[in-house]
Amino acid sequence: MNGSGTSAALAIETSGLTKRFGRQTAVDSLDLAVPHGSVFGFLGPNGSGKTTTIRVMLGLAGATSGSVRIFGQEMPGHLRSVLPQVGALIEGPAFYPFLSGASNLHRLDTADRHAPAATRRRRVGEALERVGLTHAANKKVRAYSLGMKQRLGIANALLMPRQLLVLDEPTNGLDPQGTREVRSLVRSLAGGGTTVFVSSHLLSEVEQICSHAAVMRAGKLVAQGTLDELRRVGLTHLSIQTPDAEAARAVLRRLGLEPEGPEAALDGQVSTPMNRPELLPEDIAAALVADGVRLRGFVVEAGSLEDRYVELTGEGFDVVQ
Ligand SMILES: Nc1ncnc2c1ncn2[C@@H]1O[C@H](COP(=O)(O)OP(=O)(O)OP(=O)(O)O)[C@@H](O)[C@H]1O
Repeated sequence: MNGSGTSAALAIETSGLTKRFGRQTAVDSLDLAVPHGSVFGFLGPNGSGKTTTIRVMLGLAGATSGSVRIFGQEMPGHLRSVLPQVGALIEGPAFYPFLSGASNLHRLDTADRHAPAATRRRRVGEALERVGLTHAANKKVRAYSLGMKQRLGIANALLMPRQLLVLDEPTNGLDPQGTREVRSLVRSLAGGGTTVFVSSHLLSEVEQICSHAAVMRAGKLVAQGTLDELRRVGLTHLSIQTPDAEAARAVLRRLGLEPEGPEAALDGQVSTPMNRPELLPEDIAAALVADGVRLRGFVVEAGSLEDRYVELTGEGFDVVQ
């Protein structure tokens, strides 16, 4: 995982990352691999260690052990060169309520020593436009809805060009309208090669906006990959109807699958869990046919991502919204 070839393809990589608070292990030997250009959902129930991981990744808290690389650079050693490429929204932005959205962004931009003053006005205008707040640019922030404040927080993260955006629960506490606004904004940020790392306790949210996800449970990573990979592993099931059941079982075993024995199936039926995500149904069908297995039926039943998460996290997931 730490070879330079692999790191170059990853925006974020953690290796054995561990964070303890006294005797409590909040993050336990975490190996995250976030590909460049992905919208990566960091999913897990409340208290599973997401915020702590993000704080350690961005150098806001120290790791107990393990390492973090952002764009292949070891953190926190390279914080100064890496952070200007990273926009972050953590634990709700703090704005002056009596200033307008635009004035708040001006103030925050002034505090960023990498941000050129000459382009400030243009960049503030563009960031507000990007999050759909141009019409409210001169309104005082105390008149903003929660969703508007959250979008202003994202605009703040976008004041400078960013290769990576890290958003911690950006829809937390928003009403349905604000939630929709922020979700569609997050989706639109992913263009142009920017990697978006977004934490959420809502599975449905991750399904709507992400290309990849990692699932946390009590500080440990229990799965990660593309959403398709996560759907495929484990719960997907293949049922075949064939007069050549014994030969079919032999082919499946050769492919590394574990077909249920004849006693578990009806005559002429072979079924197997599809627990090798890299093995596609079309390849299995081709292998069966190549070995002379005559197929009458071939059915792949995909488990839902929701089933998968309940299985992985061992608890009912908050799936509504
Ligand atoms: N500063 C701290 N001191 C002691 N314990 C902490 C501290 N920060 C976090 N924890 C504990 O670490 C665990 C993980 O918390 P964390 O906030 O990272 O989870 P989370 O997945 O982000 O959950 P949430 O969505 O509720 O923020 C929790 O049990 C929490 O109580």
